Amino acid sequence: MSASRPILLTCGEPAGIGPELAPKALASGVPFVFLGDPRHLPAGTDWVEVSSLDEALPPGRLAVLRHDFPAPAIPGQPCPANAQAVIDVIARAVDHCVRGQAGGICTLPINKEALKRGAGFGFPGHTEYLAHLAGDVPVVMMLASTSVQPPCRVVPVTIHVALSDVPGLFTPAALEQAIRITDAALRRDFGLAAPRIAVSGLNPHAGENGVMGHEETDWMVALVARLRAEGFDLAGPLPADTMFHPAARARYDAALCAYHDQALIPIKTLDFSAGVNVTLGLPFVRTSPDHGTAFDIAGQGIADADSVIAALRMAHDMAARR
Ligand SMILES: NC(=O)C1=CN([C@@H]2O[C@H](COP(=O)(O)OP(=O)(O)OC[C@H]3O[C@@H](n4cnc5c(N)ncnc54)[C@H](O)[C@@H]3O)[C@@H](O)[C@H]2O)C=CC1
Ligand SMILES: NCC(=O)COP(=O)(O)O
Repeated sequence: MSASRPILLTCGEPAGIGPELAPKALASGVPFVFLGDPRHLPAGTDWVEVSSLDEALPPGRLAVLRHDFPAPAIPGQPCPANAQAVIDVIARAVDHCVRGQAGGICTLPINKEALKRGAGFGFPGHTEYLAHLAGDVPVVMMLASTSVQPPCRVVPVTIHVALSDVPGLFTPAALEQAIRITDAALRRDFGLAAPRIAVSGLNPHAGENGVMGHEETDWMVALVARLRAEGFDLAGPLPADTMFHPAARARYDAALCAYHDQALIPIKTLDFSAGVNVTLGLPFVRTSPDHGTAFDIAGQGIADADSVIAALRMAHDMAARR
């Protein structure tokens, strides 16, 4: 895998904003190929079909590796007949990566509900599906923004699960695995020689010594101490509500949080328009814009492309480092 290979931009849900973001993403300057159905692109898109990822990319035009879908795309109205093709495009992109034909994958957003209802999709999102396609490897989801300073990088240790399930899933093993994967990825993919990781508590005020919850005193303090003795640069468990202001962010390179909203609310508030979702631990590069399918504005041509542009650039940079 290398940056000299194009990044594959998977189409995602064609009834969402993905198709209109693909031509806008040319502004990234990153060599990429759109994998999807060109009939779903906005009218007037200047695209050209490529039959393989070895072909030279046409400067300034959208290169398309064709994947025909059974139905047209109606903005805002996902078609159940298209659901399986959305899933197949992701699997096809992985196959191209595994064969060394693509530098990595940047995924346009899928609608989880549409895929579950239309094709019985058995995964909560790309992250878990890609981990499965890679051989059920352990992965973590990181959202990263480098357009805010200090940078904001967050990892939810539990991902797409009900809040009531979090205390049972946020275990010592899960946190340790997330720390190890994040540390390794910050070194390999982000070029940080000595990554600093901050760990949030699960409870308000990180439990305040056991008076507002017990997970911190039961096992988190000991786990952090053990891994610190092993050489990891760790801080925590820290109160999550005071981890994200600029002076706090200057003290770490990534924040590991117990659950989805603890991690994603700060980054989407700080930088909704250009945050990037990146899957750490995969044998191939995968990034994504941080937003979803935005059915409420799909087809209007007003979707902001900053996040997909940042995601393509990050995929390109990661591929170059591998
Ligand atoms: N990587 C992925 O495939 C992701 C998929 N999703 C999925 O997307 C679907 C919709 O999720 P929501 O929570 O509604 O979040 P969303 O990000 O689709 O929309 C939230 C709000 O932000 C606006 N918005 C989103 N992206 C925008 C853009 N590029 N430019 C301008 N405005 C934008 C939308 O119009 C909406 O008002 C769900 O099925 C969710 O699971 C959500 C996040 C990531
Ligand atoms: N909330 C983030 C999100 O839904 C991204 O999911 P994924 O499809 O990248 O796993």
